Amino acid sequence: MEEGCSLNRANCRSKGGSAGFKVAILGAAGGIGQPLALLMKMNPLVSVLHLYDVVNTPGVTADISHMDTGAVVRGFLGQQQLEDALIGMDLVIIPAGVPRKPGMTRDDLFNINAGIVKTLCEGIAKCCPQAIVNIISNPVNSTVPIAAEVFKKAGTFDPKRLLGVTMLDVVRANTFVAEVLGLDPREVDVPVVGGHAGVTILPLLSQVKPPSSFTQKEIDYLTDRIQNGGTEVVEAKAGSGSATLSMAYAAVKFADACLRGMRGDAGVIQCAFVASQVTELPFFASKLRLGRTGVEEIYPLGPLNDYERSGLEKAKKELAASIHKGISFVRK
Ligand SMILES: NC(=O)c1ccc[n+]([C@@H]2O[C@H](COP(=O)([O-])OP(=O)(O)OC[C@H]3O[C@@H](n4cnc5c(N)ncnc54)[C@H](O)[C@@H]3O)[C@@H](O)[C@H]2O)c1
Ligand SMILES: O=C(O)C[C@H](O)C(=O)O
Repeated sequence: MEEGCSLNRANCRSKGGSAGFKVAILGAAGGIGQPLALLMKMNPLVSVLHLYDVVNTPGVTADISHMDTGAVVRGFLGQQQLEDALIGMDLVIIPAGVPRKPGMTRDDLFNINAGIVKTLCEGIAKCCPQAIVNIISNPVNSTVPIAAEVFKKAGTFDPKRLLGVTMLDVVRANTFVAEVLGLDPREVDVPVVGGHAGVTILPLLSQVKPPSSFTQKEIDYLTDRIQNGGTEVVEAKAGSGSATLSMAYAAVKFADACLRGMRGDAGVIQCAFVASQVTELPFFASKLRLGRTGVEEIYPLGPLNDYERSGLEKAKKELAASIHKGISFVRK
């Protein structure tokens, strides 16, 4: 027997207790879930990390729990442990559900993922209705409205606490724009508004920071690459899934922003898909300020050029249908 195995764990001094937030990841054993769990275990703002999935959480939890960082990690396996995974959580991140294969749209995932997100949100409404919820599961343009309807039915809906994660679109946009401009991507900030699928992903290149101008050819290239970044990865992975590593990076960047807002940091601004009055649609992704209670301010779109105005009309048409589909799924 290895040295140390004979140590009775019950005799160990209790671990943890550092101040910080309690975070749950639902779908924690998946392609996104595992690197997301790894990165959240490294986040000093996290004191407790709950890893929930319907498969493989004991192994992932044992593995991650050996990292010598502050967060205490606990694993939860299967529907019967969902409530224990959720009780007391401040932030719940949901990457549960199936990913795309080549030739599929995100909407093709609706039939499976809608039910998964609905069940998980029913658990949140029951066990941690005050938690901030980050939805990653696709199609985000429909799963966020599904979550909202579940919370409305339960009487717990707070639009400030429900956020669809579109951070990967911003991460990609910063990367691709930086490549074109010959800059460090960390110096570039591209607002991406609308939603998270094809033409609903609307980069506002006229508002890039630092202020930059682009040729029409560059605008066409960048818009197409940002809108189809997910498909680029799905095709490169050739049937084994969609973006997982860049998504885990983006999810952690976004979750960290939520936690910094919850801590009371000033000026925490990110884009996300939320209940919104920025357009006539009930949900829309745009720049917003995160604070102690979640979304504290949603910013208007700002001046758009003709190209962006036309993109916005296309985005709104597709978004309206996806939002309606999500709402109808719960109201049916
Ligand atoms: N928002 C975004 O920008 C973005 C980016 C990439 C992927 N995604 C989406 O994230 C989702 C997950 O992608 P992935 O690559 O991690 O997939 P994956 O198949 O590798 O992992 C999904 C995990 O969810 C788990 N799961 C399934 N049903 C569950 C349930 N009822 N409760 C809890 N867990 C459950 C699975 O067991 C699996 O471990 C997909 O829908 C994908 O389209 C979104
Ligand atoms: O493209 C996908 O299906 C996954 C994700 O939404 C992405 O943008 O990478």
